[in-house]
Amino acid sequence: MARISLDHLRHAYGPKGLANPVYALKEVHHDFDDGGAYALLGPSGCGKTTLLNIISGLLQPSEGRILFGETDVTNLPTEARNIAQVFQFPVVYDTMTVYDNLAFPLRNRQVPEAEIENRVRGILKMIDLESWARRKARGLTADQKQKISLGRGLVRSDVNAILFDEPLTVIDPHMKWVLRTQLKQLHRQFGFTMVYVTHDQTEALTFADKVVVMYDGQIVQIGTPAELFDRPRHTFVGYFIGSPGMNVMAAGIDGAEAIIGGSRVALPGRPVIPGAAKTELGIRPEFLSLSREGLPVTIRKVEDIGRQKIVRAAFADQPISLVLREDQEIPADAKLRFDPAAIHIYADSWRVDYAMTGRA
Ligand SMILES: Nc1ncnc2c1ncn2[C@@H]1O[C@H](COP(=O)(O)OP(=O)(O)OP(=O)(O)O)[C@@H](O)[C@H]1O
Repeated sequence: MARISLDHLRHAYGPKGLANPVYALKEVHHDFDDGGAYALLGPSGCGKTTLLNIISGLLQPSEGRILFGETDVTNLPTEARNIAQVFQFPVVYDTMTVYDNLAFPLRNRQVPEAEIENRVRGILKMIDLESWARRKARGLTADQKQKISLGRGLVRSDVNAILFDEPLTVIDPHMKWVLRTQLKQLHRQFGFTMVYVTHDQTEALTFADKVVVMYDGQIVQIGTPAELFDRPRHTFVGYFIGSPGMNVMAAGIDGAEAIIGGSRVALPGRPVIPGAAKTELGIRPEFLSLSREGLPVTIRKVEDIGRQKIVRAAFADQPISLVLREDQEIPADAKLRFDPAAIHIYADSWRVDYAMTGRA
């Protein structure tokens, strides 16, 4: 296993040397720790596959370097990078048995048969295909074939990293949950460095120790699920993580207050705003409440979702959502309250500190 260093990577598709290249991947400069489980999460077109393909060697970055441990692998082809890959759609050898498909990467490396048997049996159990071991892969469903692809990605223990590109797309919902949980267990057991591309928030949050949120060709935050929820570094992270996502409202800043429409909202300190930036206030729906005292708000709709209810409202002509406990009363002439400790201020979409409290 290896640490993966992304050293000032940028990538533009199309011919090299254009005067104004369009970067699918803007500056990416981060380390993925040895043995970490990372999910690359973001909407379609944000650059996840581009980054994964640079890591695997399918794509040469226009600029920057990629290192596995101390070794610069930027110019090495995929075969020389010692990685395992699992793609969105199954890649299996139809004429081979399920067992032989799984044994293939090990036989290629002359691993002794006894060890192969041991590893393949373990994987067959994990993917629930033990009874199919001696059958040809040809007759299997797409779902079962994908499980073989997944198993083949996991069968070697000596790879630098395992890369997954939306591997559970063709798997049925229940099995998705089972496989995700098993991947996590396997990660705990063997400590593989894993990079997992998905646009599914639940998949990313359950699989990864660290979620790498990408937006518009950039990594906007790398964090644990809790960090992404509690302290979104970028408005996109606030909006993308959580359901409903964070409320983001255009706001003026006056000392330790935010001005939204005609209302003033107390902040926990004075935000440090660099230059003439566009300022916004972000607060998760869980930290807004309704009371008899507070700021004017218009309630539009209340959705009951079991133990909680989602209130859709308008505040200073901007739509907002609140998440309330099921038993929380909504007063007749409800007013809006903010939990000041949960307010984030953003300047040009990036979270800023408060000068007085020193919050980072
Ligand atoms: N071969 C290519 N040639 C030109 N542009 C490309 C190519 N592949 C991707 N792009 C562009 O690069 C940007 C990033 O694409 P990429 O596939 O990396 O995003 P993604 O986050 O993986 O999206 P998806 O989830 O849809 O696969 C997009 O604007 C896409 O149109």
